[in-house]
Amino acid sequence: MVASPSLELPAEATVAERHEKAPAVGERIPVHSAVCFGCADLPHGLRLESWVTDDEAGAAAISSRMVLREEQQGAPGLLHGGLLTAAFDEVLGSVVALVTRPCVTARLETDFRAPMPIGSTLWLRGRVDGRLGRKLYVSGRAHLDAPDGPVVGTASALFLKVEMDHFLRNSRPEDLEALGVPAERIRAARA
Ligand SMILES: CCCCCCCCCCCC(=O)SCCNC(=O)CCNC(=O)[C@H](O)C(C)(C)COP(=O)(O)OP(=O)(O)OC[C@H]1O[C@@H](n2cnc3c(N)ncnc32)[C@H](O)[C@@H]1OP(=O)(O)O
Repeated sequence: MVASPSLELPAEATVAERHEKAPAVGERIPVHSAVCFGCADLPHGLRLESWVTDDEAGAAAISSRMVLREEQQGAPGLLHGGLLTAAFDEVLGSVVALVTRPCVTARLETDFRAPMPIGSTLWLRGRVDGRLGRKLYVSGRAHLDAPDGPVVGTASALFLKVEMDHFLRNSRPEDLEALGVPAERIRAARA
């Protein structure tokens, strides 16, 4: 098996501040796509809601909220573990998007620290710990039932900045066209 490179923040990484056009501290982060499993208001989605938060070091940071529902169980009465990882992917992807976009998740590690009962609310935080070229190093925490409640999970991830061509080449053409991308542009990216 090939070992993945480390998620450890390199010494040369710099503080990743919010882009000048990103939402300000306290503002709600808009749903980034009407079909997103993480943030859109879909019957089967996670329905995460996120806000921009302040950070002592001036780095991009957010806070998010997710209510745990019946259909999200793994063990009886408890959240399926993969959904915590999915929630972190959304939260960490959203905080990265305050700095630069588009980016994709390259690596994401989740530590499960305590069970998460259905019916409770997760309060998640995400922060961009640093940037080095295309690489954005991020971390997150999930608290139970209050923004400062017990920590039930933590995550570290690496996101990579990509060009729009990444989606033009890989997304289904019909989905791109539904977003208004001209068919000619999609064909050119795939030629
Ligand atoms: C119009 C519609 C708009 C639509 C816009 C909407 C945006 C929505 C965004 C949604 C986000 C997601 O859902 S993301 C979904 C899940 N993620 C994905 O599908 C990504 C799938 N993976 C990939 O496409 C690729 O592997 C990439 C892009 C991540 C990397 O490929 P690459 O660009 O060729 O980069 P590569 O040369 O391999 O690596 C660059 C550097 O990163 C390091 N690196 C690469 N992968 C890893 C890794 N897993 N763990 C550690 N380190 C890694 C390498 O060692 C290297 O370091 P060094 O040698 O330079 O030091």
